[in-house]
Amino acid sequence: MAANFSSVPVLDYSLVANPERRAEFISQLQHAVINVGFLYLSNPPVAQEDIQAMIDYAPRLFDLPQEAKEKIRMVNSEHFFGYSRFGTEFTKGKTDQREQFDFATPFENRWKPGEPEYVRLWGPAQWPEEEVIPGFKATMLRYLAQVETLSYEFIGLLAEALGLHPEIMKAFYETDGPTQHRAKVVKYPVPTDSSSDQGVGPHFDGGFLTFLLQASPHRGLQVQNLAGKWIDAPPIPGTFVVNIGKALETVTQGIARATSHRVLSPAKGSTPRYSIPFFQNIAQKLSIKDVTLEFSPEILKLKEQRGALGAIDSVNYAEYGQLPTGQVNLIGRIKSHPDVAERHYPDLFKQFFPQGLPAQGSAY
Ligand SMILES: O=C(O)CCC(=O)C(=O)O
Ligand SMILES: [Fe+2]
Repeated sequence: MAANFSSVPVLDYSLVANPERRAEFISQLQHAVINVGFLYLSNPPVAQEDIQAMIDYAPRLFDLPQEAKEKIRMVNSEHFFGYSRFGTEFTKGKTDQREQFDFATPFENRWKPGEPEYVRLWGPAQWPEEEVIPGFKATMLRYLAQVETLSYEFIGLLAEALGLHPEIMKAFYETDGPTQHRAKVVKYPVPTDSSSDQGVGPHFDGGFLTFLLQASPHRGLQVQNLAGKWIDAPPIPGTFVVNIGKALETVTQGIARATSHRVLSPAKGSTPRYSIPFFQNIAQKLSIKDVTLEFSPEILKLKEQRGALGAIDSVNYAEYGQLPTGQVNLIGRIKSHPDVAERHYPDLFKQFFPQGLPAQGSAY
């Protein structure tokens, strides 16, 4: 019998600091991670005023003059950071109906000739000029630093929930410097009569954990259960949505579940939806097949009881089994942003797009 789900569980982070209820949190986490792959986290340890400031900044960022946005367009960046105009990103070969900025935690480019190309993926983000949106960069960096700390704490709790030593996941982070994490600010406009409602098509996230701030009250995010049914994950104020990426699924031998999800555009006559996802990365040069985690028979049994994953409507990251994680990420970026790939990674671009740029992918 597959353990299926019809809603996404809500976990209260304040239980972690409560000695009488911590075990309850760990047990709820175990269920969420194995059977759902998604959860809401209430009372996260991120300053409420910074969360609110990010929510307030999101529409202002998109309302900047087009010229200010295009100054930092993604095609300028070999690291795939910056502004993507509406309709220039692809999921499963179909255009996503969203506009977005890709930012990241601070990082200095460390690629040198002779090193693998994927090392170039990490480097400085592009930020809008201070005069056009005062305080935004400092606020977002403060926000990202807190979510990054949470992401490391959370991965320790998750290890514990799977019966592992809480420090064991450190093996997956950079040993010779920081790991860079990516974050986006996304706008889903109301579709016009003729446009599709694919805000973003069905996909898995790539890395370890995603921490998503739903920055407006719109529904639209949906997650796919084991039977293939789409379950709503509407915004709950004061929470993050946390989900498991393909890298974490792979290192846990499928015990932690990466769950396919998508976003439907806001309803006609509504207003734009905004969201701010943070993607926790792992070391670029690591190949997941080279690190083995040992799970207890009890935990392996919980995976068995869940049942097989059903037919899932999503792009996949099967390469995690073989390639260095940096290479897997680079391939993902190339498929999503072919115009950036054409400029900065011409050989890989030709490999994935032998016919040249897809029609809507040109110019940005
Ligand atoms: O906007 C959202 O709510 C989710 C976005 C998402 O899944 C992604 O960008 O990976
Ligand atoms: Fe996602």
